[in-house]
Amino acid sequence: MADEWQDPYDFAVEVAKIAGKIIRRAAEEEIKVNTKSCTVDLVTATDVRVEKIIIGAIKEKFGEDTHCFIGEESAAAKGPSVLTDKPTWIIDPVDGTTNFVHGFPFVAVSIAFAVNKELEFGVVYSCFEDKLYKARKGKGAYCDDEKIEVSDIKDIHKSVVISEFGTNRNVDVVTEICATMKRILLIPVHGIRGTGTAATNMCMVACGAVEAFFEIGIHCWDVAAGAVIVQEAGGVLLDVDGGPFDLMSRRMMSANNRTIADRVIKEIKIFPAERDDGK
Ligand SMILES: O=P([O-])([O-])O[C@@H]1[C@H](O)[C@H](O)[C@@H](O)[C@H](O)[C@H]1O
Ligand SMILES: [Mg+2]
Repeated sequence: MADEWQDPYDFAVEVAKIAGKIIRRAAEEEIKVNTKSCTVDLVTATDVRVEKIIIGAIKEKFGEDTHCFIGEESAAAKGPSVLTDKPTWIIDPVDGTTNFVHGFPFVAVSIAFAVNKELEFGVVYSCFEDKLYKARKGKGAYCDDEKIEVSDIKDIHKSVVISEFGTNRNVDVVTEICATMKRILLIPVHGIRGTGTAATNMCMVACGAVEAFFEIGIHCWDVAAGAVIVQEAGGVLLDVDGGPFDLMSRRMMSANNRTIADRVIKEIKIFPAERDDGK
């Protein structure tokens, strides 16, 4: 049987690179910033423009009605992001918008593709580093065409863990996040890091630079592409309670192996986050 999704995969790589070029150019001009859910949840004219360009290009290539789209910047207007069996593109045009606004050089274009509610491929373009991460289900993960693999560390004391503070400034939530970070630091681990983009953080797990990345409060478009990349690099993808990963739950644990994941999970205090699909 012909490889049905190779064409969309190749196209996603092409489009991600074009989008990244636009983002790099936009960073040199005046950045127009607005806010979304709260004063620290930022969006720029570039986020909106790049999403339109990506979706427009995909529609032009594959037809207006054959594919569905879940895009960060168009999601609010559409209501809950419900994943159906139809071929669906899940897009974060600028993952790391705060970084983009401040000139902190980690910003990624994240494009994933799901069919029958299963992720088929993911592409993450870290556009200031000019690094392209990609993976197709069952076919391995790559960074700039070089195969990548998670680290083989099993000893938590030799690990580096990524987590992020996100944009929730509810005092109880911030207190829980800080307490979780403190407990992980005191295991002790070698360090805690964060690039400010969930997509890039997952690629750091995939290429063995860190052992785990988890976050509560991320959205499906932040992690969909990274989810395929981590798994294809040999890593594990779970819920923050150790159960199966659910793309719409806004909870995600990715790690190089189950031993590391379980050890970090022990220290996570879970707080509620409204699901992306409104269920
Ligand atoms: O808003 P955005 O920059 O696309 O995405 C954010 C980044 O991925 C950040 O690392 C994560 O901590 C937030 O939870 C996300 O919302
Ligand atoms: Mg994002």
